[in-house]
Amino acid sequence: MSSFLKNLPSTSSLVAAYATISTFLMLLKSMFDLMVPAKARESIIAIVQEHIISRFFTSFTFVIEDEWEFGDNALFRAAMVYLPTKIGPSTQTVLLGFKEKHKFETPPETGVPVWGHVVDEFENMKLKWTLKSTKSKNMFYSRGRKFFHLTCNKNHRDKVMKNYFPHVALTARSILNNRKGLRIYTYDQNHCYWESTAFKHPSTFATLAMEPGLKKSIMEDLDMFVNRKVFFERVGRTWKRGYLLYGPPGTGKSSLVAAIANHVRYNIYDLQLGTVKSDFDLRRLLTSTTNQSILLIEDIDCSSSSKVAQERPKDSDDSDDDDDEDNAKSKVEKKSTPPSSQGVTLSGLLNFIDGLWSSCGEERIIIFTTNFREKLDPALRRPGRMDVHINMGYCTPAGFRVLVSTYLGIQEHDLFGKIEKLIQVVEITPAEVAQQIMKSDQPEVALESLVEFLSAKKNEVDEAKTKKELKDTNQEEKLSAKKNRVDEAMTKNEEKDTKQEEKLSGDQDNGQPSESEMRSIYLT
Ligand SMILES: Nc1ncnc2c1ncn2[C@@H]1O[C@H](COP(=O)(O)OP(=O)(O)OP(=O)(O)O)[C@@H](O)[C@H]1O
Repeated sequence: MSSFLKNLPSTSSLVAAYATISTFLMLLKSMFDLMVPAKARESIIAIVQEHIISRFFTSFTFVIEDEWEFGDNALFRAAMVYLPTKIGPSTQTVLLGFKEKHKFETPPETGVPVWGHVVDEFENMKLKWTLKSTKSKNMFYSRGRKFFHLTCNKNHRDKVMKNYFPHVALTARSILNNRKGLRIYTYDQNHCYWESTAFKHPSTFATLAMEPGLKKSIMEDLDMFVNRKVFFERVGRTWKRGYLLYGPPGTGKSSLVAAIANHVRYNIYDLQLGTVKSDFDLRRLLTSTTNQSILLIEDIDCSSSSKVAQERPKDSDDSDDDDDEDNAKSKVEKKSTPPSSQGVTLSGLLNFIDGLWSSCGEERIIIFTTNFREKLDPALRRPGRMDVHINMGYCTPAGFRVLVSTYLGIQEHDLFGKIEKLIQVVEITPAEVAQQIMKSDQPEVALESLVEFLSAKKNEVDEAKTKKELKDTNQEEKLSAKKNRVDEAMTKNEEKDTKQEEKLSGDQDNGQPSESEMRSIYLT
């Protein structure tokens, strides 16, 4: 050992050797740069890299960023879902968390932390995933970017592309499909991303107060849509469906949206158009929504979204004309308004509904709700733009029966007949019915309360009707009295004229000038 140490070169001779070698290499590089033309240099470097340097490196790295072509990268998202299932004893760091209403007796859920590694094995390949992150350079995009490095043996590169990535995507999809809970997303405009929370709305088609025929046809429409992937591909249409729900407040538009989500098991993206700064932002955030989802735009006629709902001038042609008009108008608006305050334009929204951007995804449902369908721009209302228009009207006897069955658990009662008669003549929303029958657990008390409410409403309606009739009668009487007075006056005038005529003819007979003659004489 000591002889080995003795034979080792001294530190000073090592430093001297290092300096000589590096000077020599630098000299070599400068000569190479000077003597070899740039193009030839690139080719030589490529050959050296491929045939010499790569022999020493056996690994290959795939980079999977969280964004792809202005939208979310579905492969990144699939990896985020898939990798937690691969966390094992070899994993050194793990991300932990609780979802809302997590049962604390069960362990927290796990995820991959930034800079954490997860090793997976697939078809005899070893695959090492690392989640990385960069800090945001953009002051408006404060989240920074995340991306995965997937490292494998370079000989497995093709196999990973062909077999492993589809495996990750399909596994992630089946995990998501089997997840019990749905999620509702709202757009966080400050951080430019969709924030999600568990969606646990209990509304289903069974609990919806609606005409049974309408309910059945909506459910059939949804089922057909969900199972028609091949059809949409064959006919060359985007696999999406648009619903316009309209009706007075409290008729169940939001409840129907929840029932649709629960029926098809799609997450909801709840978009407040007022929070979107421009069409560009709209495009960006819509392309970052996932497939198998519902895009919900509630009260499209209201608040800041009214700009979208009624973008056309009032006197414009109401006919269902082309989008060119919308585009032209939006261009004019854009010129006169600073970009940041433009908000979403009708053409921006229409472009999404049936234009280029809508074809970025598939299996999408778009739902607009409004209390005032007539306020919407004709371009939004026109047939074909939103595939299905659903009128959520006032409560009907059938709807009432659904509500009592859900709220009170009864199918029959002596008061049903009376209530159903009242419901046919009084406009009452399902929300109002629900409010009354929720007042007590005892059906008798709850139904009595509803009868009272309905009777009071009917009295109000009857009173208003009587007042109107009275007003109408008074007006009629006034009109006929006025007419009589006019008739009387006319008769009197006629009588006067006749008398004057008689007098005139008498005077003329007497050789005296008439009154008009007198006047004309005076005037001249
Ligand atoms: N058709 C319905 N079937 C069952 N419940 C209903 C129905 N309509 C209203 N309700 C009840 O009334 C409440 C309010 O209804 P919902 O929010 O769905 O009405 P809406 O038409 O969306 O009202 P708004 O236009 O004010 O948003 C719901 O929580 C639900 O309990």
